[in-house]
Amino acid sequence: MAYFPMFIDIEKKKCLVAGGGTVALRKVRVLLDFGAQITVVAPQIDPQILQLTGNVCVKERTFEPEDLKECVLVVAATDDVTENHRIARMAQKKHIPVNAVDQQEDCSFIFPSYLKHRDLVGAFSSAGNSPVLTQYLKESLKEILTEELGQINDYMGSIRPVVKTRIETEKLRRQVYQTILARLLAEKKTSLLPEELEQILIQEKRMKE
Ligand SMILES: C[C@@]1(CC(=O)O)C2=NC(=C\c3[nH]c(c(CCC(=O)O)c3CC(=O)O)Cc3[nH]c(c(CC(=O)O)c3CCC(=O)O)/C=C3\N/C(=C\2)[C@@H](CCC(=O)O)[C@]3(C)CC(=O)O)/[C@H]1CCC(=O)O
Ligand SMILES: NC(=O)c1ccc[n+]([C@@H]2O[C@H](COP(=O)([O-])OP(=O)(O)OC[C@H]3O[C@@H](n4cnc5c(N)ncnc54)[C@H](O)[C@@H]3O)[C@@H](O)[C@H]2O)c1
Repeated sequence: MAYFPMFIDIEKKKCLVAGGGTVALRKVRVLLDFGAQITVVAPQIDPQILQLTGNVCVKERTFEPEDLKECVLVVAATDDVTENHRIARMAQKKHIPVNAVDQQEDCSFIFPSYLKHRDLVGAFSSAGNSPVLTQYLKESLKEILTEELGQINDYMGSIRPVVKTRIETEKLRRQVYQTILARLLAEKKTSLLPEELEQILIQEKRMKE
């Protein structure tokens, strides 16, 4: 069965990673990419995790149920299948989304293969059928989902307030956004000059009259 792609905001939110090995490191890197505040708890912690500063705090001991306090997301990445299962059960009882590595039956969510530039994210899931297939999809889309598109996305977000106040209907606003995007892509630019945007807004108003 396909998984529902729900995009959640984890910026500055507490996430727990139980386990401190190779797999934990991979998951920590992903969560960091989305600005999470991560606690790693494990008796043995990979030096590469210890080197991560800022949003990662480490506890060099085994998992304790109190580690789940105030967490919005949990990853059970120990090398002990029974312990991962126990952690997952506890998290699920508290209604906290949990991923248990390589134990899909214990996961309430799974990690996607993804491309990210700034706020623009493309994510793929095979429902666990084939991570190699989702990696192939990711590689294939690298030429389309570029850093420049991430910059364009930033720009489109920055002009939303002004477009919203200047253009009255949703239908016209959509047209404006389409015109701006088409122009940026055609001219290989990531933003318009204020006067160029102004010209588009005026033109759109005139067309309505
Ligand atoms: C996306 C990515 C993210 C990440 O890991 O962070 C990810 N797997 C990645 C790579 C990868 N994983 C594996 C291989 C070897 C080839 C192969 O086995 O197919 C490769 C490829 C490689 O290594 O190149 C082995 C593997 N993975 C799982 C099992 C368990 C099983 O099948 O029972 C086994 C077998 C272990 C064994 O047989 O011993 C299970 C899961 N792996 C998932 C995610 C979730 C489903 C995602 C989906 O829907 O596709 C899920 C369900 C759980 C989860 O969320 O972790 C990351 C790519 C990152 C990127 O984008 O580059
Ligand atoms: N390394 C890989 O690429 C890979 C690939 C596929 C599957 N796996 C599986 O994923 C799991 C984790 O792999 P890994 O390579 O990260 O293992 P690892 O041996 O590098 O790390 C295991 C970690 O779990 C910690 N741990 C053990 N008991 C704990 C507990 N009670 N509480 C908190 N932490 C605890 C250890 O201290 C250690 O940090 C294993 O079951 C492995 O079979 C690993």
